[in-house]
Amino acid sequence: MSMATPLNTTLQRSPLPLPCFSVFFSPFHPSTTLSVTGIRKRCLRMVTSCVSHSQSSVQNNGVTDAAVSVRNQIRLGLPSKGRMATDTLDLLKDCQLSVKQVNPRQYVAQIPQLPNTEVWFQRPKDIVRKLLSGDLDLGIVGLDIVSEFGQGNEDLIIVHEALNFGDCHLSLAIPNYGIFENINSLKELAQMPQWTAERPLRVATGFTYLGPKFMKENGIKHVTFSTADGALEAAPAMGIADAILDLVSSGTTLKENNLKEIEGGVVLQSQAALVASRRALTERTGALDTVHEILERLEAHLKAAGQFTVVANMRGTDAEEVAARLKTQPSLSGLQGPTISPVYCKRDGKVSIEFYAIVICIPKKALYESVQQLRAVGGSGVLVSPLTYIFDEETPRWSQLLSNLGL
Ligand SMILES: Nc1ncnc2c1ncn2[C@@H]1O[C@H](COP(=O)(O)OP(=O)(O)OP(=O)(O)O)[C@@H](O)[C@H]1O
Ligand SMILES: O=P(O)(O)OC[C@H]1O[C@H](OP(=O)(O)OP(=O)(O)O)[C@H](O)[C@@H]1O
Ligand SMILES: [Mg+2]
Repeated sequence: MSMATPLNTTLQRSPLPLPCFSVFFSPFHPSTTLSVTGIRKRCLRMVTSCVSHSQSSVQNNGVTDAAVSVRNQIRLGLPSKGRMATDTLDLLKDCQLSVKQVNPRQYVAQIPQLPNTEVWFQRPKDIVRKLLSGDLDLGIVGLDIVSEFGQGNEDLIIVHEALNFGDCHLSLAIPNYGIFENINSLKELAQMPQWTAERPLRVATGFTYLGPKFMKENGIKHVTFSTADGALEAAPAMGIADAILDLVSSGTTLKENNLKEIEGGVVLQSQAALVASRRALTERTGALDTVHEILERLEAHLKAAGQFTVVANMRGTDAEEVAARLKTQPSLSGLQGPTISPVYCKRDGKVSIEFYAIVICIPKKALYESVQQLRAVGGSGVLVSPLTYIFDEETPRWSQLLSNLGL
């Protein structure tokens, strides 16, 4: 089942946004495992214990009902480390929003192009937590982290769900040997006679919210979870777990550890996303304008990144005739149709029009095919250049955001 978050949707509020959840799990310790059936009862117990021992409880920055705190700067959270950090800065640079960070250990920085905005470098999960607590207004993180730590909170809004990096999916994987050799789907896994209330399927994961939720939604009863911070792929071979639920990109780590994905085992598709706090967008002065500018720059860059500009000369009697010839070829329509301009040549002292210059945008993937189609209709002198930005009249994501905010 794919749970890819659709464009600009608000995640559903969970009935149990649990502030103390992580206290429950510790690395691969059987006493800290959690059964899906027992989850609600134990969560309730934990909430109760958090309330009754509030003096000593650990706050996990849940949403508070207070009005947005008074500050003049808009705060944008960016990943401080890990594989998303460099790609995020590169993307912003490509949008002419370079981040000026004096040294890598400094956690606050500026974007000179956005003078009312402060950048705060944080770990991805803390970006989501701080969006919920009101300590950040905007952030760039993976959709996996938004789902895991946002837990369906309505205050989180996904402004742009596809920033084109950090592609991966969250997937259940099992060994490709032993009792799992002929198991290839979630259904087959669930039907294995081995899993009972006394001996449930043991899953190692860092996704302790999404994991139990996924199993419950798929009707898998006899399952427990344990957690660790990395190298989960080792858990089955070490005998600590039967399966793992972790991020997969190239699939190399699974393969190298003799694990395989199974049909129906994908929990969600993820890539980097621009996320905002609903309260910040509706209540903080300047936040909506800032998100509009960031969104426009991102859209213009990402749209252009997949396209080339192609300029070619075509012999013809007039612009309409050239256009009609171009339209016979499926890849030559451009974004809104070709631009065709006369080329004025001087021959025997007289100015005449024998050629027309055509300008079209074509998808990078279709480059060679398009050049062949151009030649087939009489194109010559084909010039191909990269496109930097495509600013549309208005981005569809902006109108969706406004309607999501009720504006
Ligand atoms: N193999 C991968 N390929 C592509 N993107 C990935 C991959 N693994 C993780 N991601 C994305 O990058 C984000 C950050 O992952 P990364 O492993 O860099 O940081 P982390 O797990 O928070 O840090 P650490 O692993 O050091 O604790 C993930 O939330 C996910 O969105
Ligand atoms: O499918 P692949 O391309 O092999 O990538 C998948 C691996 O990448 C992530 O780990 P990461 O490299 O972040 O290490 P970590 O476990 O220490 O977080 C993820 O947890 C997988 O282990
Ligand atoms: Mg990692």
